[in-house]
Amino acid sequence: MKKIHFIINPVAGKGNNSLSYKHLKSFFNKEQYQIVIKQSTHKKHAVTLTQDSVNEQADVIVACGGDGTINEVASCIVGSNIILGIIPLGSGNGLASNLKIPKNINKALNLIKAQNTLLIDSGVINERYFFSNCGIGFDAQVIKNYESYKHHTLKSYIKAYFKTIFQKKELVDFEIEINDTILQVKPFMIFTSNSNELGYKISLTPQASLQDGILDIVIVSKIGKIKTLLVSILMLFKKHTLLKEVKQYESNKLVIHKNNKASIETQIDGEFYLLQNSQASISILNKSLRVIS
Ligand SMILES: Nc1ncnc2c1ncn2[C@@H]1O[C@H](COP(=O)(O)OP(=O)(O)OP(=O)(O)O)[C@@H](O)[C@H]1O
Repeated sequence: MKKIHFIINPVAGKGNNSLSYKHLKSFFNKEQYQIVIKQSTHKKHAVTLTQDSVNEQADVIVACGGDGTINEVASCIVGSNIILGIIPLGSGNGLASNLKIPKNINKALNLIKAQNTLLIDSGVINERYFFSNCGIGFDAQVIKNYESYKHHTLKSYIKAYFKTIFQKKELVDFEIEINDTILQVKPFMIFTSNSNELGYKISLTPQASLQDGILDIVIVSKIGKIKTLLVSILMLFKKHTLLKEVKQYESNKLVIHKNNKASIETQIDGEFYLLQNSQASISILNKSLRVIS
């Protein structure tokens, strides 16, 4: 008997997400599968629900939501034999898109039934995991503004993006250790990615692979409003590296020190998170998460 637990974020994406036992029964017969459905009722609730499912010896835990929900579920099963399933119900769905998981629920359920799996890498930033990407600077501020809106849609991302451009924020000096080199920068953004997609088919690291044990890093040095718009437009055509302020690196580790010793504002898989110290150590665990794709 295979135990499949579905953890649903009802507010991800357009919201009102649900799955019924009746619907799931048409995919998973009761002779072969034991199905459990759980719904998160608040932020980070998927973590406790997943921890319970781990204790209940689930074989497959399906994150039904966006990158934030996947992060909460996957963080509990990295390095275990439990398989991650994904039903992309989020707004951006960056990781699901990289894994070519269809947004159509029935097609995604068929994939879960077929259970072809892939071992993917997991990123680590201090005490937290990430599976898509994490960032410091502009992207973290966009996410902070985005989370302040009631509705989480592409329109809210665009609103948050313009709000961030026009927000006055002093850039701070950072020291970044990467590939035995120390960079002294006043960065506009330090973006580290495991996946080749941010969401909505947009990418800063189109060459990234989920399985290569390598982090794809984009460091953008200080730029003004016009260049911010230019980077964004070039990014839509995957040409952002044409700007001299945009530098790309590949490494399995980087250490970031904030010179003013203050805590570091980050985004981790599209969720705002405050690192409580002035240093961020980012690394990768090669092929540490088994996921259905
Ligand atoms: N019942 C709930 N009420 C409020 N927030 C919730 C609830 N359940 C989960 N959350 C939170 O919703 C947030 C957003 O989830 P998620 O990232 O999956 O969706 P999304 O932002 O629409 O998608 P994406 O990240 O792909 O753009 C997460 O921080 C999660 O903790």
